[in-house]
Amino acid sequence: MKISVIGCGYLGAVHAASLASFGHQVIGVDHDERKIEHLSRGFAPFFEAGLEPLLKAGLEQGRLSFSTDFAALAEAELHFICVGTPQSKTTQEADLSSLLSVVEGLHPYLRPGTLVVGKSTVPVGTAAAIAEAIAGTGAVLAWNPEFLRQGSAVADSLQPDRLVYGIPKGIGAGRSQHLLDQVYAPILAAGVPRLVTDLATAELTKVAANAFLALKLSYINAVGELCEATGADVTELARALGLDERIGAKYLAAGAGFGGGCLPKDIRSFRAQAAKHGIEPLEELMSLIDGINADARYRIAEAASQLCSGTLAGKKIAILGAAFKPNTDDIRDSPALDVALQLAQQGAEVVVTDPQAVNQAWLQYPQLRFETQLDAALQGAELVVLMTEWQEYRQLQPAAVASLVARPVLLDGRNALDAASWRAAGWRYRGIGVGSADQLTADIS
Ligand SMILES: NC(=O)C1=CN([C@@H]2O[C@H](COP(=O)(O)OP(=O)(O)OC[C@H]3O[C@@H](n4cnc5c(N)ncnc54)[C@H](O)[C@@H]3O)[C@@H](O)[C@H]2O)C=CC1
Ligand SMILES: O=C(O)[C@H]1O[C@H](OP(=O)(O)OP(=O)(O)OC[C@H]2O[C@@H](n3ccc(=O)[nH]c3=O)[C@H](O)[C@@H]2O)[C@H](O)[C@@H](O)[C@@H]1O
Repeated sequence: MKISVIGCGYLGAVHAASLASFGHQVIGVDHDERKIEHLSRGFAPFFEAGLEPLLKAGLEQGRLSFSTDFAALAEAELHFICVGTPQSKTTQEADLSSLLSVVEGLHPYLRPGTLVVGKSTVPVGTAAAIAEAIAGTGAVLAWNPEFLRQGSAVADSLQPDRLVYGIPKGIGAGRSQHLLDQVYAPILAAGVPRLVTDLATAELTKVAANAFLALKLSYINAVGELCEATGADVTELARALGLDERIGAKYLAAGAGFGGGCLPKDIRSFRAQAAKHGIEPLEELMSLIDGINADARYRIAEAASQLCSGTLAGKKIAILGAAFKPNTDDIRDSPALDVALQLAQQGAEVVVTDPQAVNQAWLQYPQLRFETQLDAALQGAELVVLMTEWQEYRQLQPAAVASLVARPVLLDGRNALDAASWRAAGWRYRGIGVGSADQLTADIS
């Protein structure tokens, strides 16, 4: 099938390459020339494991191409829209300007039989409005939200947990479903569940899923605060909770909380949608989740201050991690950089390092100091704060790190390291949501 993918960012680039691997003829379109230039040469414009081989295979087999020109998608019978829907700069709502401009740009290429499929995350009602806007062309709209995670985007895209098709009832519904089934034939053949809903349900399924993950994370962080105050251990508690199949073990890692280009903006958009429709309990719940998440970052900054005898001024602090989570170079709403800024604003001499995200982070936060080399960042540190649990940080040898720092004091913002072995090597170790007499009086002089 001839398919276009409009918007080749973290979602669209992976989606385009995955569709090409299914045997479709795919054209990726984006207005960002640098991105298209990279993608056209088989290079991922961002760090995502497994994407480059998929891109290169698609390009070599002649199934994948990229362009900045909408005219290049004229031949496609199906268009996926994957542009960003970030939080508005002035409100909690999603900014739909890119989406609407793409719909306008697509208009001349729409004809009877064309299927337009939204993948971007949108407020409920957006799809119905777009369906109406394109109805005159004879093209039909469906909404097919995406659930992939950055860092495992290729695997999530090729083997998703489920497919959701939002398809309006009426003329063309059967054909829309049939076309989407053709697009995803290899996934369906593998037995992945496919749910067909109306447009509103598909839109809401996506944001409700992200909000549920955010809820779980803020819940465990709020419980972690009580653990810390009472001498309990949130990591042991989470392990015990997770063994209950009704709860499940995932998204229960307490610590710095959630960041990224999706969860934070989606709970805010969900909050705005609830407010618009007068659903106060949902509005309040989203507000609470957001507040707990902000507190999680603040609590780390506070713990850092305690570990530096209550004053951060002039203290050399090494922050391990800049990306919002491991295995990505994405720094959108990164807890690591938020904490780094808080510490720097209180006078600390902060040095941030990350295996992949230093360049992006430096461009956005020129006021912070960055080191690409871990050893250089650790050199002379009076406090080490782990903020993004990259595998290479998980594997650090406490004794080797101790030989670089000025004082062996570690704040593990992700509860990712083995406290016992760090303590055994002479480190003062502090986790998050893990109370103990040692930690409650963890000041150093
Ligand atoms: N990042 C992720 O893991 C996932 C993202 N989503 C949703 O997918 C959407 C896209 O997210 P990301 O890929 O993270 O954003 P992104 O910012 O990485 O990518 C968006 C792309 O759209 C392009 N674009 C914007 N306006 C355009 C226009 N008028 N014409 C052509 N290209 C245009 C941008 O240049 C950019 O490359 C959002 O709604 C997000 O919530 C959904 C699931 C996963
Ligand atoms: O809509 C989206 O874009 C995507 O948003 C999230 O994916 P992603 O933002 O890539 O990252 P996650 O792996 O969900 O992690 C989000 C944040 O939660 C944090 N987290 C995650 C798990 C955990 O136990 N503890 C925790 O603090 C991570 O560090 C990260 O900052 C969802 O997991 C995807 O299903 C969804 O498609």
